[in-house]
Amino acid sequence: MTAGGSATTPRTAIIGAGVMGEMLLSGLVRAGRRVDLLLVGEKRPERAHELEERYGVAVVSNLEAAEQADTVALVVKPQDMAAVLAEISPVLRPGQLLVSLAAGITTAFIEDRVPEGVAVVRVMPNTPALVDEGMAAISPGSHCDEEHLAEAEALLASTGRVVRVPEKQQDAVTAISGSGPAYIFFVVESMIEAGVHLGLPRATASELVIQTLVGSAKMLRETGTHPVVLREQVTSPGGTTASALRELEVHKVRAAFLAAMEAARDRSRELAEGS
Ligand SMILES: NC(=O)C1=CN([C@@H]2O[C@H](COP(=O)(O)OP(=O)(O)OC[C@H]3O[C@@H](n4cnc5c(N)ncnc54)[C@H](OP(=O)(O)O)[C@@H]3O)[C@@H](O)[C@H]2O)C=CC1
Ligand SMILES: O=C(O)[C@@H]1CCC=N1
Repeated sequence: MTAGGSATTPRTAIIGAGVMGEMLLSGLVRAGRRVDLLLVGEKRPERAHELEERYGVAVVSNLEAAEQADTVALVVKPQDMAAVLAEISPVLRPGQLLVSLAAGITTAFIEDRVPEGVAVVRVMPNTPALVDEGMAAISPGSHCDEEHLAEAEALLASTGRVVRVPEKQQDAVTAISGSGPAYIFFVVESMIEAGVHLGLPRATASELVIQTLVGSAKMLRETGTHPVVLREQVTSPGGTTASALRELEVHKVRAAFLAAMEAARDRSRELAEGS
């Protein structure tokens, strides 16, 4: 698979060093990747300086990054993807691997804009990768072999879990785990506000809600018990939880979650069309 570097020293470039680009960079550094084999493509000089200072990584032009690397991670916004591909396409070579983290952008969209034989993997990561608890789903494009897929998997495994999914599931994945942290933070924020409304000091409410979230997540992960069973364990007959859950049903929270995730799935589909 080695294209730009020697057979023993494959290089990885990250183009687009915002929230998720830095997530990938910092994860690779924490996982022990050699910094001299990493490159970042970044156009803003002050951001380039910041990344050089923070990680000791070489920040270069997009063209240099694409030319020198064997694997190029594309971490720009979906709306910027066509422009970046037009810029780097002249220096891309068959056998190189492009790993796109952009919501909605299909492997076909990328393959149509790069030389024949460039391998493409589509990834949907999420922000808990910043604390090595990420959830990423990866899907191969049409010129992608097992070695390419394994390399994409290794990139994302540096910051959490990775699953392989058929590409047709990626818009739903985006709606569930890609955007998912935002829904959880929204619930946390709402519960903290409710605690304050009930008279708790904000710091107390925050501590109670965050530890409840962490503990509940740990129960789900460690017991493997279905969430319905865990919910029933909390719900005493005629008790406080039953009263609260009834209100959530009256306010159609379950239906709201379904509608919200359908909206996210539909938006992911639209992003592929450039809107
Ligand atoms: N945030 C999230 O939770 C998730 C995001 N994603 C996907 O990750 C991608 C990046 O998102 P995110 O990190 O949040 O967005 P950011 O806006 O934080 O990062 C995008 C970065 O790309 C840079 N950029 C834009 N154009 C170019 C270019 N031509 N060359 C080099 N760099 C460029 C931007 O620079 P500048 O600011 O100077 O314009 C910015 O630093 C998106 O496609 C998104 O769909 C996927 C899953 C989760
Ligand atoms: O909101 C977005 O479009 C990106 C993709 C998934 C999470 N954030």
